[in-house]
Amino acid sequence: YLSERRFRAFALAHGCEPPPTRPPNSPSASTSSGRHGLDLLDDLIMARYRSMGRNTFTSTALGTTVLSTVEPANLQAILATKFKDFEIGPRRHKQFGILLGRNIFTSDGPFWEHSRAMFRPQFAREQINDLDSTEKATQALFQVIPVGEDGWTKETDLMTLFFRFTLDTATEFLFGESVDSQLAAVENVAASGHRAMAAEKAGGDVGFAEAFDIAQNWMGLRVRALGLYWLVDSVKLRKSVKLIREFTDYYVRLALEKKAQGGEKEKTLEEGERKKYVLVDALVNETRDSEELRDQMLGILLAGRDTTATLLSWVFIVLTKNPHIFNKLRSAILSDFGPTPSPSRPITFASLKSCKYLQHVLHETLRLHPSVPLNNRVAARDTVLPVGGGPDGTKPVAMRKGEMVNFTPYILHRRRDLWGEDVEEFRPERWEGRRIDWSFLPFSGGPRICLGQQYALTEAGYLIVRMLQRFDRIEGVGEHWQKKPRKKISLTMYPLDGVKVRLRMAREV
Ligand code: HEM
Repeated sequence: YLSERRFRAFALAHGCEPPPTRPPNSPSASTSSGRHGLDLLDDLIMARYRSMGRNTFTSTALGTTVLSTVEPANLQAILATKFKDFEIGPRRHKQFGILLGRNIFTSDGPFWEHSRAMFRPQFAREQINDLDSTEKATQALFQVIPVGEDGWTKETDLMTLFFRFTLDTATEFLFGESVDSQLAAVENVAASGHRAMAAEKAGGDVGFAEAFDIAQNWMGLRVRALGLYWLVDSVKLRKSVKLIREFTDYYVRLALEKKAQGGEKEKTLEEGERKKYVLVDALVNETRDSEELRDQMLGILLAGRDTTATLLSWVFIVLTKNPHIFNKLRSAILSDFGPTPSPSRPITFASLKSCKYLQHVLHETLRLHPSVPLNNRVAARDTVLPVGGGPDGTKPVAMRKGEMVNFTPYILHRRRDLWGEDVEEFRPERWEGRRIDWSFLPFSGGPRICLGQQYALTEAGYLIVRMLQRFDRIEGVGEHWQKKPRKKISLTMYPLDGVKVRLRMAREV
């Protein structure tokens, strides 16, 4: 009673009024939407916002009140101006802890601050992507989609290839060695050192790539199980986690040994060769705690791999569905980079950034198909959000300590009043002269903004340039291309039917 009285006085003092409350629906509605052929985002969450006619409202599920908002001013408060009033909360750590332990992605407070300070200098480097490794992974991707005599590739699911591509580049960046999942999947390549080790550790049946996929699927299920995450467990998950950890420990040990011996002797570089950047080698200068190093590296791998593969998958869905955008983008790429890789027009962080139409396509894809479509925070103390309360939604809203706020970039990015009447249309041109503000949040914002944003945009941009240099036509295969793409929401949002296409080799190549 006393705490309720205190909270009311707090709300009154800040001029707060409650937002409207949505009538409860079945708690299983969200989790069973897929089974009923419904789209969680379009048919449930978007429909809720529409039926309320408001951008902020509360609802109650299983006795817990949750605030939902897609107001840019509220998101700015949650993520930036009132950053200290909100936290990730302990649940994420518990859901992911089985695989990731404690790391930047799952922690709050001093441990998060320490992690962020440790990573910031690493990710601040403009040239963080080792584009030689990205080219190597690109070549591997081309190798698995050979071109026939008619100049076309066979039917290929690009999404599968993009997931392998991002795993290969991420492991090379983290450990200094790629797991070579692209080639291994098709060629049964002779196991190189690390693959052999991983397979041996796992009893010979799965390698790191497979184990990581297995563990990640289970993580998605644990997130969807909310507070009942602890029920989602299996021998297969534990076995995969064991392999992933042993594999990562191996590289951490190598880096620590190198450091203990006073650092590796600088390798003499061939002409034109760039120095290779390896994250674990840089991190041992910050901490020597091997468990922390392992958990932090796995956190980065989890945060960065699917998100980037998902972005690439949606870009190619959009390009397949819109041949005029494919052609316009290809012309922009050929004009900036030429038809084949050339030292006079290199693909770099800076040259990718200045290819405006490419950047617009990436932004427009992230607007309509954000890799992370849903997010939330928990109030760390009684606090106030600037808008959403009262009869017309203009009054501040008070939140109690411990209350959850859900925000949905997917819905925010489709608000007609913020983006215009053509909000549902994929139109890269809308980005000409448009400044990025709080109505666009694919990478989140504020002190916890995605650390890998530039890394991801460079990597995705690089592969798009190389794909469009090599292929001049793309055709969807299968009847689902006639319909709206179905989505699957796990840790990220990806196209449920994959990206099944055929590509035509460009004449210029
Ligand atoms: C298109 C690709 C990507 C998208 C859309 C994306 C999106 C996001 C989002 C929305 C968050 C905030 C999560 C939250 O609020 O809890 C985040 C955090 C993070 N991302 Fe990314 N990400 C991408 C790629 C990457 C890559 C490639 C890396 C690393 C190589 C990375 C590393 C991280 C890390 C470490 C965090 C946690 C930051 C913190 O809590 O301080 N991300 N990302």
